[in-house]
Amino acid sequence: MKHSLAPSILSFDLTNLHESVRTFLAAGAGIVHLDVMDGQFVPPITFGDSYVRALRSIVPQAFFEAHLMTLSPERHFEAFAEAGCGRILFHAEAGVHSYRHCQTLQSMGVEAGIAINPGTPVESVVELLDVVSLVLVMTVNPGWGGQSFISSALEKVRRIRELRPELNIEVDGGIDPKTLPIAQAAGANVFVVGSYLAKAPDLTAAVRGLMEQMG
Ligand SMILES: O=C(CO)[C@H](O)[C@H](O)COP(=O)(O)O
Ligand SMILES: [Fe+2]
Repeated sequence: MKHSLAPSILSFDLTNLHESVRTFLAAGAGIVHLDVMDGQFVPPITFGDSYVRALRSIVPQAFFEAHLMTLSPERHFEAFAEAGCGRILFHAEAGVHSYRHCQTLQSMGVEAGIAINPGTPVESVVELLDVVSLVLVMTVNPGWGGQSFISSALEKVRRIRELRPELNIEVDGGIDPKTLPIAQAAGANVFVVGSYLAKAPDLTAAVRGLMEQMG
C-alpha cells in the first residue's frame, strides 16, 4: 500500500502560494489537495476551476485532487477535470446519485473519491466501494482549516480498511506529527495536511519529517 502526503493549499499565504507549492512538491509530497467550497454545502467560498488552472500552469506535472465541498458536485466535474485534476472527491452527503457520479468520473478518465463527514456512517458509502479509487474520511467538520482532529472518525477508517485492504483511505483535518501515526495505524494511507504545513517555519523540513513518519 502506497502512502502519500497531500498538502492542502487552504491555509497557505496566497501572496506566495506558487513558491509554497513548488517547495512541498520538491520536498516529496505527491499530491496537491484543493479545497473547493461553494458557500452552501459549507459556509465559506474558496476558489474555482480558473484558479486551479492557473496553479496547474506553475506545476504542470503534479497530481491534483479536488475536494469538492459543494452541493450538486457533478455540475463541476468537467471544469475541474479540464483544469487538470486527476482525482475528484465529492461528498456522499451532497451527491444524490453518488454511484452514477462515480461512474461519470471513471468514464471521464478521472479517479473518483467519496468523502464522508464526521457524522456520516460507513454504511452510506459501502455500496460505492467498487466504483471509487479512494474514500476520504473527514477528521474535522468540513469548511475550515486549523480545527482539532476528531479521533472517533478513525473507527470508520478501521472498518473500511477491513472491508477493502487495497483501497486508498484518506484522512483530512487536523493532521500533524502527532495525529498522522494514529491515523496510519487505523489504516489510512493518504494524509491531507493543511495548517501544520502552512505554519511550519521550514516547509521542506516539515514535509520530510511527515514523510519519514509515514515510512
Ligand atoms: O477539507 C478541508 C477543510 O474542510 C481541509 O483539507 C482540511 O481542513 C485541511 O486543513 P487542516 O490540516 O488545517 O485541518
Ligand atoms: Fe480537504
